[in-house]
Amino acid sequence: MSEVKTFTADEIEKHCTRDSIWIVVHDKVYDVTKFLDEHPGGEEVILENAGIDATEAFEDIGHSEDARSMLKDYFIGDLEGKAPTTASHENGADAAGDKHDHVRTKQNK
Ligand code: HEM
Repeated sequence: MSEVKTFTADEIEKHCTRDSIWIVVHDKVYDVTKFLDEHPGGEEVILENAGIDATEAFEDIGHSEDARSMLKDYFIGDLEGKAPTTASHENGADAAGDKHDHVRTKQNK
């Protein structure tokens, strides 16, 4: 039987810096620290979602099947309990109603 680790929001929220980046997508926890440089959508959006539940942001941009299957390479465990939010981020004060407008970074020149 495979043992899947579980992580609580408190623990996940600590991994919100370049040194260690965890992201939650659909109640699964991913360590994307090494993926930062490789993300085709740029590192900024990953950093913005570091330590929180990025499900909505991830789905909003309509990632491909390829992108979805890449997730498993970074899987480290399941979310236990409530999802981490920006509420505990120091810069999260204005994030409550923010629906990630800033991720729409497609070049429309
Ligand atoms: C954590 C796991 C993630 C993986 C494995 C991943 C993977 C990818 C891949 C492979 C692409 C290339 C296009 C595609 O195949 O769909 C992409 C593009 C992109 N991703 Fe992610 N991504 C992740 C998280 C995120 C998050 C949290 C955001 C936040 C909004 C994000 C925003 C974007 C954007 C804006 C693009 C560029 C779309 C474009 O320019 O057309 N990604 N990502």
